[in-house]
Amino acid sequence: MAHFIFTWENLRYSVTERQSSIWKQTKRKKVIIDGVSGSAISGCVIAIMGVSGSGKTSLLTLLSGQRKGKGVLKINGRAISGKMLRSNSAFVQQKDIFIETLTVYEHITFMAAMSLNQAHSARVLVVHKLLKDFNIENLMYTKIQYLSSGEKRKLSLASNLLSDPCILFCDEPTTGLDSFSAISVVRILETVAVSGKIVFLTVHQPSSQLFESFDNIILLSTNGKVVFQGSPENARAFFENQFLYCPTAYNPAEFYIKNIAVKSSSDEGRIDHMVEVFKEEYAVKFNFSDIEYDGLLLKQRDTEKSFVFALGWLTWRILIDMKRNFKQYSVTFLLIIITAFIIGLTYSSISLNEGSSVQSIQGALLLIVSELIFNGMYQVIFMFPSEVELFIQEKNMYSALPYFVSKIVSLIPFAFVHSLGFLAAYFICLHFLAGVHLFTYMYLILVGASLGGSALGLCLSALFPSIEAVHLFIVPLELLCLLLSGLWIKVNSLSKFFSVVKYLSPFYISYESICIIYWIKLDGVDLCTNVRDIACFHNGTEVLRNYGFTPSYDKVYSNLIYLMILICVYCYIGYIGILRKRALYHV
Ligand SMILES: Nc1ncnc2c1ncn2[C@@H]1O[C@H](COP(=O)(O)OP(=O)(O)OP(=O)(O)O)[C@@H](O)[C@H]1O
Repeated sequence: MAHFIFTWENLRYSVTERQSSIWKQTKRKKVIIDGVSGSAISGCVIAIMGVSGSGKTSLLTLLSGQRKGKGVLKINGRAISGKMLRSNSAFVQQKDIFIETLTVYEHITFMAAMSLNQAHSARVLVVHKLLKDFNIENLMYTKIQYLSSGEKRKLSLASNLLSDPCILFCDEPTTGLDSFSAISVVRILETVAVSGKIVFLTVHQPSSQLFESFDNIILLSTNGKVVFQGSPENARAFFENQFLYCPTAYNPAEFYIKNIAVKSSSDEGRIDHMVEVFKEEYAVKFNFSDIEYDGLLLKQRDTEKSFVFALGWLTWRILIDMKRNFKQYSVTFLLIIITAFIIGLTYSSISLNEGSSVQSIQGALLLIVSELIFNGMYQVIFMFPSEVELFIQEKNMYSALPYFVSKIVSLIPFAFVHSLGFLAAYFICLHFLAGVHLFTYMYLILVGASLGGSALGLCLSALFPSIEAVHLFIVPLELLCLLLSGLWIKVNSLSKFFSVVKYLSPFYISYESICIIYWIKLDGVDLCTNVRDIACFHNGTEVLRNYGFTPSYDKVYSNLIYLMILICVYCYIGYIGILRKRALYHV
């Protein structure tokens, strides 16, 4: 087993905070980690402790190369880049994000496929060994949603160890667990360390038993400085040297953390003094010549899989999730049908025999288009943000393109099924809709409209930082789209600006197309009743011209082509958006 030493020198991390009053804005530099140095040797578990807000997570992210700060990270005395470190380590986040409908075995099989460059049979062996090592073999066929917090934590650790990292970073792996589960998780981490790895973890007030089990602790003061690093026994000696005696039967972790928390300005001087004493007297200097560390080969890991391989596995995972969520999708479909019947029954008395019915028919046609666009759009806006979290967590496994393509592919069946259900209900209720030809054309247009809505939803969710921000933007956007759909106002008669804006959403194009398909066939139908105050139309072409639409099939074809281009543009913007989210993300 190769020994190795991980050192960090003078790590610093600060952020610039903006403070603004009504009149001016001032910038303030906030130091979060202040000149932290230390070392760790393979085989040990190092716990980072400190009061809440002392910078434990920040230090962990700096040590793991997940966040960029100042300072140098070294393995075996040689500086290592953040990218190289990320390739040779794993970061287990505090929050376990899974696709909860998957079973433990399905999840870990997916992770193994994405993390290992081995044949399927070899991967199966690795998966079984890990499940056994983590004592979760009996949960293989249990869905993740039914696992306890401790079991989820174990699964998360097991998944992160698949790639055989030499350093494991765990952010608060024991938080939210009872003391028994916390100890069992730490025991597992000890086993991992003993196999020749370094395990870093952040921890909030561990029990005495847990505290004594750590090989090494790092105590962080409130101002982001290291007050102590070393074994729990040395910590006692260090604090006693400062005349701080931990009473018997008192949790030492609690005692140390309490004594390094800044509560008043007098504490600051006392703690700074402890930091200096630690630096001068206690800081362990490793003699690299004493340790044989040449055996460690750092991997220039090719973490990302090929497009086709990743697309296949991502689609497999989505399909399983869709299958397990079948009930939920059925309810959504049922609600769509009920909505269609409610609208359809409202318009059921309308018949195509007079001018006054034109407005009602136009209303019914706009409702079907807008319902399907909104349905596609909201379906994505509600689901996508939580899925993006998982996509970001798995950032080292696959590139953004296969993820995005698998997501789009998974939306296509919904567009077909929802449009079919809605249109069928409409045809059952409405007397003025009839014929296979009309049904087929309308169906194609509605599938396009629904896909347009989904693509717009993807684009908005990827561009905005949160669902709340999307909602703020979407209200005026919906209003503008509906206003320029062509029903309420003759858009061609408006200024040039609006003639362009109407083409930025799928509403106008889909609505115009569906109206052309409906009215163009009715050229022989005279809707003119010569009744005063009721519009007089001698044929469908006149109706179309009245709404500013072009009465030709060519227009429908060009609209459909344009709709496809618009969908591609939305998807492209959405793709850039998720790339940006992934790049900006910090643990
Ligand atoms: N991007 C940022 N902008 C401003 N302040 C930040 C930023 N990131 C971290 N901080 C601040 O830095 C300090 C340390 O945060 P960090 O999350 O590392 O602490 P922690 O010890 O892990 O806290 P906890 O135990 O509560 O999780 C906190 O005061 C936090 O508010």
